[in-house]
Amino acid sequence: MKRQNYLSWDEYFMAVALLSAQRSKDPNTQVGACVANDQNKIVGVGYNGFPWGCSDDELPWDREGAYLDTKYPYVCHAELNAVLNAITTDLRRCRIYVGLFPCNECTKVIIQSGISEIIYLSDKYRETDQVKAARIMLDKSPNITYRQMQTSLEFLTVHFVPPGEK
Ligand SMILES: O=c1ccn([C@H]2C[C@H](O)[C@@H](COP(=O)(O)O)O2)c(=O)[nH]1
Ligand SMILES: [Zn+2]
Repeated sequence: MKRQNYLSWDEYFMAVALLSAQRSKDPNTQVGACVANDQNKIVGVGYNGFPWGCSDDELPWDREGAYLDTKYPYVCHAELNAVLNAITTDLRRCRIYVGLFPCNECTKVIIQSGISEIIYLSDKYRETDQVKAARIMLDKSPNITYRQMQTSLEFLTVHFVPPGEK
């Protein structure tokens, strides 16, 4: 008899997004994104981090202070990285799984890439103008939908040492 508690496609791709987020150096919010195509193949992943060559130790991770002394002007968002890292530029009929509802800038990138569905987990910034603008654009775009991930999973455990082999 087959295993019953295997991951759904949604859970699998969201777990890949969440695992990718673990690469982020952002001390406050780690975001990961995973793009899957209509054959359920992963075509791109990303997480929030500074651009190539910009040292994580030299640019600030602060949230407050003068704009140039915060992370905000420098950090590449997870969705941008997932789209730029994708193995193809034609992302029509693809879904993007992301741990956090996309901001307005990521939403523009997602729409322009042709991605047809956004699946997100947290909506913690829904009251911000960035996320409100994102929703305005998405609600006007005929070729893209979005939904919050539904799952009974609260967490997933990964064993680097298989149980019983320690
Ligand atoms: O669409 C988004 C929105 C935000 N992020 C990243 C950018 C930052 O590194 C964090 C947010 O930091 P806060 O301290 O919570 O303001 O999330 C993203 O990757 N995608
Ligand atoms: Zn963004």
